[in-house]
Amino acid sequence: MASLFKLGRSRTIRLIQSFPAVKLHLTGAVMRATEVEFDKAKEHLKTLKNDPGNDTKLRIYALFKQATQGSCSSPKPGMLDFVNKAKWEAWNSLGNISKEDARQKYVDLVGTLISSEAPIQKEATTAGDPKSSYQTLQVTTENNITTILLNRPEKKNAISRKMYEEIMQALEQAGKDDSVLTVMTGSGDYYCSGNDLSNFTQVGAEGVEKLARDSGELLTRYVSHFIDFPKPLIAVVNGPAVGIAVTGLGLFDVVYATDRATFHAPFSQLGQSPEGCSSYTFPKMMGTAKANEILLFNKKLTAAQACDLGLVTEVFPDNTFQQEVWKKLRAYAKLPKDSLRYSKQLIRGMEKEKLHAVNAQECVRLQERWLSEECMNAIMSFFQNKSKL
Ligand SMILES: CCCCC/C=C/CC(=O)SCCNC(=O)CCNC(=O)[C@H](O)C(C)(C)COP(=O)(O)OP(=O)(O)OC[C@H]1O[C@@H](n2cnc3c(N)ncnc32)[C@H](O)[C@@H]1OP(=O)(O)O
Repeated sequence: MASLFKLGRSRTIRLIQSFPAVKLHLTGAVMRATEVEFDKAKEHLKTLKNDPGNDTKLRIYALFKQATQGSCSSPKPGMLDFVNKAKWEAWNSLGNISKEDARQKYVDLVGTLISSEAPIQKEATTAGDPKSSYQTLQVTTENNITTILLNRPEKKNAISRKMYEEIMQALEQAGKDDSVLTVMTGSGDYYCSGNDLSNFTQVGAEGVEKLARDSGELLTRYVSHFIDFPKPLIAVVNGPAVGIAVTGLGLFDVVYATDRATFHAPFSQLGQSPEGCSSYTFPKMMGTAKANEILLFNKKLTAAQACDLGLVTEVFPDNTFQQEVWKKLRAYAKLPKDSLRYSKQLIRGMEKEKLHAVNAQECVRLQERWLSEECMNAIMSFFQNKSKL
């Protein structure tokens, strides 16, 4: 049951059952708020960033009615008129408290809500915050959006082992935090140049087989985090994307791209094979023949081509990209959080098992590929500066 109801004349708030109620302890009304303070509180209420929960919203509604109209004297709405019944009960529960007392309680309640938001914002920048301890990412939460910024611009945001681990950690946190949307984007001119090829050059004493096994295990876990991510996940593709940064897009819910972005999955050129579940998501999304051009024959797509094939949701001119995309996202982030989460889970849920099976199969094949001469030669060529994409 989610519906809209009016609070006073100007404010519309949503009644959403699943938001946790904020418990407030009102102080006894010794002082009497003036009408000016009451009007100010009404204005302050509009600046609240976080949903205070249904109980609090009903309390605010009731105090407003009592302060402006006095005790409730209207008839009780019918059983099935859930919203108006809840409002009536909240107002009626105030009994005969005076308009002045109700005004003071309203001012106190709004004041508590406003001041309870200030420390939360401050905490987000303190050193103890896990979000500030990433080495390869910058993770922030603002306007109900958690943004995971890939932050190795000097390496075109290539994904090192540390970065795989940090992205998984950031996804786990974003999945649990209060944000409505999670966004992944890149810093600098690239979205991401894919796997950091030096991941394959750090061979330990136990040899290349162990390195391939560890890499397979890491990749399986990494891709699983996208398959299982519980809320809407959006890619803001700010520049070229390569390899796993392209294939993984099939596991995002929406992909926005600048018209400067390109999409390149050069697996056969690197002696490798597809990952990120793309051997399943790409043919499903665009048809087998189109997927083959990308995954077998290294076809690099423009943003417009990727959009025509369904890999990208919408393309924006580079000079207005950030402005247009963030405006859209801020509006989406005002939608009811749980409704979005459950809808995403319905859309993706049926496929989850299949996607995990595809992921496992792709990683087994890759472990074999990484040990192949084809792959080793390609990586050596890159580091000897003989080959770039
Ligand atoms: C744990 C294992 C999991 C494995 C998962 C498998 C995934 C598969 C893939 O992702 S395949 C794709 C791999 N990516 C590439 O092959 C890209 C390689 N990079 C390039 O071809 C070029 O760098 C470029 C086209 C992306 C950009 O070229 P440009 O000339 O514009 O810039 P530079 O080459 O000078 O790059 C700047 C510095 O960044 C380093 N770098 C860029 N990408 C990577 C990368 N993927 N791996 C390692 N290093 C990368 C580049 O070497 C430069 O470094 P330097 O300044 O120290 O020389």
